Amino acid sequence: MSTKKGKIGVLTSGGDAPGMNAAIRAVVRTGITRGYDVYGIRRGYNGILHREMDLLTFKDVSEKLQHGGTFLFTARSAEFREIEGKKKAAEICKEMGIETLIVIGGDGSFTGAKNLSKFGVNIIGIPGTIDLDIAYTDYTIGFDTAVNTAMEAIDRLRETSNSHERCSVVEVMGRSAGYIALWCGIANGAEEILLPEKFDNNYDALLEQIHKNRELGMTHQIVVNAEGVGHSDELAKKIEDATGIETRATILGHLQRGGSPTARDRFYASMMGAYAVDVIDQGRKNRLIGYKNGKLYDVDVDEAFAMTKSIDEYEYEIARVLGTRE
Ligand SMILES: Nc1ncnc2c1ncn2[C@@H]1O[C@H](COP(=O)(O)OP(=O)(O)OP(=O)(O)O)[C@@H](O)[C@H]1O
Ligand SMILES: O=P(O)(O)OC[C@H]1O[C@](O)(CO)[C@@H](O)[C@@H]1O
Ligand SMILES: [Mg+2]
Repeated sequence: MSTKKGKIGVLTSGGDAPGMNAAIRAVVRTGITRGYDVYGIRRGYNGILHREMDLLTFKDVSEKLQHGGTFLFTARSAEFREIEGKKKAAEICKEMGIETLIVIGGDGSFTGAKNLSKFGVNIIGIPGTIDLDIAYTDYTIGFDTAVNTAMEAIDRLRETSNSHERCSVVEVMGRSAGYIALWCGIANGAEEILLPEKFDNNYDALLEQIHKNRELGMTHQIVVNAEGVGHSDELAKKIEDATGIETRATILGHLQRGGSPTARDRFYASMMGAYAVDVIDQGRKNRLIGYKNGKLYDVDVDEAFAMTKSIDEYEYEIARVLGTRE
């Protein structure tokens, strides 16, 4: 059954992020309220290619808001990366009558969406990634929950580290983005932070600083290491060998992606989901939804891709000022 305003498809793609469910719920409920049929597509872009989609009702999205993960499932689709995959996806969207596709995902998912738009599918992107690595927006769904999860874990590590007078290397997620590491660096008062965007592989300087800190009376130290720098076990061994300080490595891994979303993630995911539908309703095409300077906004997908973002120099400097001893 189709209403006069047409069909919207919604999918989640890339790594799951807490708050994705809240965004889907908002898309469905706002979509229905504004007069659209909303189809939930399962398993990211694979779900288009395999026609895995169902019409969603108000009731279908009950009891989802408070849960992490994504009830639509997610995937990293190799087939969709190929031109043929995108062509096929566009044909299926047309055949199913899906005029607009709402993609909730990260930078990779948005690259896919941008490319799909060139085949005539109207795409709207909602930033959903714990990595916070999308240039046009200050906020991405899931980052707040993930960074709070990592922060709590590091607080716990600090207690055991302190009791044993050890050094702790803790690896947080971010293969090419250091935002979780930067935020934990400041929020946990880490003595050292290693970010993929910044670390110059000068291990000698790092080891010297750790040694100096101990001489200055620091009984324990936390080194927050981003996944993109990695090799945490090796680093722990290097520290122990070079400084004599007993050192342990902890890789927080995928536990940072799970968990009930924070109020902030629920709130902005809900607002972005609703806003995405209203952008469609107002006839704007191929837009990405963002949050900047305290406001929701939407930007043309090609314009958004021309923007770049890097670690804020001042935040990075202060993280180091606050963590380093004399
Ligand atoms: N260049 C591309 N062309 C077409 N599709 C792409 C491209 N890059 C990524 N995608 C699609 O988007 C999916 C998700 O991308 P990716 O694995 O980079 O995650 P993401 O969306 O950046 O999320 P996160 O980084 O939070 O895990 C890919 O598996 C692929 O299907
Ligand atoms: O779940 P996967 O495929 O191991 O991906 C891990 C990657 O996904 C992210 O968690 C983002 O979703 C990155 O920080 C990390 O590098
Ligand atoms: Mg990404």
